[in-house]
Amino acid sequence: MSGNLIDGKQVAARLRNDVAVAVKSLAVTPTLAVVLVGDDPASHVYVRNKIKFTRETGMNSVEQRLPADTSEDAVVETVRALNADPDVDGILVQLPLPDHINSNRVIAEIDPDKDVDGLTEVSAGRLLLGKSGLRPCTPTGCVILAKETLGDLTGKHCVVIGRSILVGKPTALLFLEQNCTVTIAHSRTENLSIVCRGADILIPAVGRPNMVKADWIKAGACVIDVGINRIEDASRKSGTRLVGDVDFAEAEPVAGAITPVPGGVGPMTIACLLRNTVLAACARRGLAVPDGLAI
Ligand SMILES: Nc1nc(=O)c2c([nH]1)NC[C@@H]1CN(c3ccc(C(=O)N[C@@H](CCC(=O)O)C(=O)O)cc3)C=[N+]21
Ligand SMILES: [Mg+2]
Repeated sequence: MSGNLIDGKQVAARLRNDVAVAVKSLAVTPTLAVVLVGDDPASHVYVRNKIKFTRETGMNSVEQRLPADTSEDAVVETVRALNADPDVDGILVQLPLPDHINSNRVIAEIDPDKDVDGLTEVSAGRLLLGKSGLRPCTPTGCVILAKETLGDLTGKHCVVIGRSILVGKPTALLFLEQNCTVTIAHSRTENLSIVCRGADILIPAVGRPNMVKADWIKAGACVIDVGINRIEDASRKSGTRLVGDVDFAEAEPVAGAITPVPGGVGPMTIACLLRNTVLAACARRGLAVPDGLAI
């Protein structure tokens, strides 16, 4: 690995270890429930990893696997049962849900105190208002990686590309909370490459392979690539490979620090989910948050 790579796999492993130490120190064992509807192969891989790491960090994992033709009402009932179960601390409904299910309605059913994805309206409101609450996992992972690389982020210009509800908007708010000067750029931004070139911290979260070129990046900038795009690659046995939103080969020599894909933000998302499960367990059960989980 070259010197300017941000090793998300390693930082995530360390965070999972911090979570495991925190779990041991608690009087209770936190429980994460995962709801998976249908048989999307990628979703099954993610869910398997989440369950594996939940157990590895000493927590309980509960799985609700439902067939692809499950009705929306039945998924809502599943969420309600998990809300009502006092042993369940965190609920994650794996997205995307099958087309016939309105994910907004399902997510709205999740008890905000168990909303380890930080996706409910209440969680979003708490973030916007600066109140304590569960923060979305991928944006939290981006903050941890940026702080790992740069230390205190006060005064840094952070440019987020993308304004999605899942990543772009909450990422901007979390970096604002770190005293950054934040710009949200998007598909309608004029002079996008010039805006990006002003960034000390550049966070593409668009879902467009190789969009960010070398001349979009200020020399020495910290680049945190949220994009996870599967593209065709005939040289691989699988016929595909994962790339980010950044043209990595071009960008790497210019950036001061850059996350690879895979091995960057992805593993942090799962580690932050585990961290949120501990935070949810502590808040629900009136326990002090163990040291080592602060950002
Ligand atoms: N309710 C919900 N919450 C989510 O957070 C959520 C979701 N639904 N649905 C799907 C997306 C996607 N997602 C990823 C998590 C980890 C990796 C990850 O660890 N990726 C590895 C590579 C994995 C591979 O090789 O496929 C990496 O980037 O190194 C990727 C993607 C969470 N998501
Ligand atoms: Mg998330």
